[in-house]
Amino acid sequence: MVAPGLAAGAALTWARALGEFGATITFAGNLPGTTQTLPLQVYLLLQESPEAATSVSLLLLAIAMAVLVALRGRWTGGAGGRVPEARNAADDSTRPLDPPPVPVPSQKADPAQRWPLHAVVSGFTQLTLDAAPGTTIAVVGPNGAGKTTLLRALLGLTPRAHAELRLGATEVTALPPHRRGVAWVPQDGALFPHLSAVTNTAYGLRARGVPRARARREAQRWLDRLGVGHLAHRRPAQLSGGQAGRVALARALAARPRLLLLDEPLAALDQTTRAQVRHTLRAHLDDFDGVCLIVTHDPVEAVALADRVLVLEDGRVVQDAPPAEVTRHPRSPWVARMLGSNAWAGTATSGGLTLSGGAHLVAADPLAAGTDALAVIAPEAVALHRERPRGSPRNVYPGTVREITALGSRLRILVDCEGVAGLVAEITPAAAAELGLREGSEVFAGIKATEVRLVGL
Ligand SMILES: Nc1ncnc2c1ncn2[C@@H]1O[C@H](COP(=O)(O)OP(=O)(O)OP(=O)(O)O)[C@@H](O)[C@H]1O
Repeated sequence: MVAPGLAAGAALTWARALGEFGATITFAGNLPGTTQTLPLQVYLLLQESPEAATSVSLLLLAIAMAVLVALRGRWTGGAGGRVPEARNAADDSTRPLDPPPVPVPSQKADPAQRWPLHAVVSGFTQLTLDAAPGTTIAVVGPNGAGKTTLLRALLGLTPRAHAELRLGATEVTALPPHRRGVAWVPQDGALFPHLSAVTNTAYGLRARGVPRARARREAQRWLDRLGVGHLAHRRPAQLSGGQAGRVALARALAARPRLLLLDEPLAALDQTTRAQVRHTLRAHLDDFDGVCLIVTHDPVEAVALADRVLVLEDGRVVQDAPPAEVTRHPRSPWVARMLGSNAWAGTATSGGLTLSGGAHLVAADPLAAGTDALAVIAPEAVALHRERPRGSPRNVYPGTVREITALGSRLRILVDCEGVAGLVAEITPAAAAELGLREGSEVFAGIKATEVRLVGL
């Protein structure tokens, strides 16, 4: 038998040692048979360590802590028990966030329950963001543009950027992440590993005081809506990546936060499931009273879900506009390409655009000479020939086929042309067969002047 003092010391040493792992151990662990939570340090001691399990003193210590936590939960009136302390804001971890301390709004109609957003972000990602209640903003940009950093800054979870954040009338900047009224679905979902799907989903409602049976019913409904209701009893380790992602989404949506942050929530889903989940998400967002930021690399997702598209590059906003405006007038080659078009930056001349790569594009509708502009060309408007075409089109570039990929019933042909890098043509398989196209084929790409759209930057 270990003396209680020694056991306490050992427990502290364990906790300190586990604490070295930072974020990965700051989960909460449910005590069997209760709704109270304990720090994972104690949970791990009880679950994982044979020494700890056989140490009566340590067990007593854990039970004493559980009683203390239970009493504390009662004193603070939290039916779901106290959620664990937030990490240090500088600790860049991915622990799932505690649910926000806001009531569940039943209708969009009640203006008191609607949450506009005002944020000023500084650091790697820099922007000022204002959004009316019910706005969904797709955050897009190349890898490393600062999209995830933006979400983490809004949570107060990264030293790389700082956000002054107001939600509704509440200034939440000084609040720890779990008190901000923000629900976050990080890229890996970050479910509580020791809780079943339904308990994970019910977590936010329980901690807000919703009775257990009602919270589980509500959680089950969310899981059903997202097509994973039949997996309610499974733990995260027993779910596929796509299934876990849907459970994480259900958990965030069920929490009804003031601000919803989704980091590529549909990325792990196959095409059919993605369409179904996107539909469910759309329906939810239509009735959501807060602001939703959704990071995505999928243009369909951005256009289908968002009221605004926020384009980030190198931590700065390149464009913030409705999807139709971004599609019509993309403000960077990256966003135009994301939307499926060819795009090159250059300087306008009296007849078209001189590209930074040196080539010249003739456009039917030129801009004032000297203007910095983008030439945007739909892939369907690029014709491929094996011989140099005579007469029209006005723009002809010799090149080599680099890649051929199927896109629905058409083929996308990537052609390397001198001075016009990464030209994409979209043609039918029949046309490709007729031309005898394969990777390495020498071709001429033709573009009519009327198909070159110039967008001033
Ligand atoms: N933990 C970290 N420590 C230091 N730098 C980091 C860390 N995480 C990301 N960065 C850097 O911060 C910048 C922005 O990263 P961020 O993850 O926000 O980009 P992103 O737009 O979300 O990219 P992706 O599309 O690849 O997910 C990148 O240059 C990245 O290398």
